Amino acid sequence: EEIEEATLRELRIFLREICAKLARNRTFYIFTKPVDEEVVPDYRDIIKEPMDLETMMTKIDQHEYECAQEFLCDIDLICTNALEYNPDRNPEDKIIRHRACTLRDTAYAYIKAEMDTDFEDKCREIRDRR
Ligand SMILES: O=C(C1CCC1)N1C[C@@H]2C[C@H]3C[C@@H](O)[C@@H](O)[C@]2(C1)O3
Repeated sequence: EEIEEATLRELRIFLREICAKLARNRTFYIFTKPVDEEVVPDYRDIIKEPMDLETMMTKIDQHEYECAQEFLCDIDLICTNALEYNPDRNPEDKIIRHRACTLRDTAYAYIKAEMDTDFEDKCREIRDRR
């Protein structure tokens, strides 16, 4: 109902700011757009569910996240995709894996620092009931 819609609007505003802040960080530049299949033809043979920060911003606007935990699941997906596609000991893969882990840890830290646990609990209660 109306009070619940106000809560979900507030969640979307909060998630847009977190997502924008991550996308502004040059360390995470490689995670801001989908991997181009013309540049990396085998990417989608290996990674079954691609994810990136621009796609996540679109998902926010399409009301596809009903709580912060669901947003963090897509952050985890960006991270695990990068670890799986770039597993080798060469320096380039190691840099991508380090950046992926830093993206994950930074996203969790921002949400823990800036989100009221009661607000997240309220979002989950609304989601669970719908
Ligand atoms: O996994 C990723 C991105 C990191 C998050 C998404 N790739 C993009 C790189 C560009 C291109 C070159 C390859 O050597 C390999 O580094 C990647 C794999 O393909």
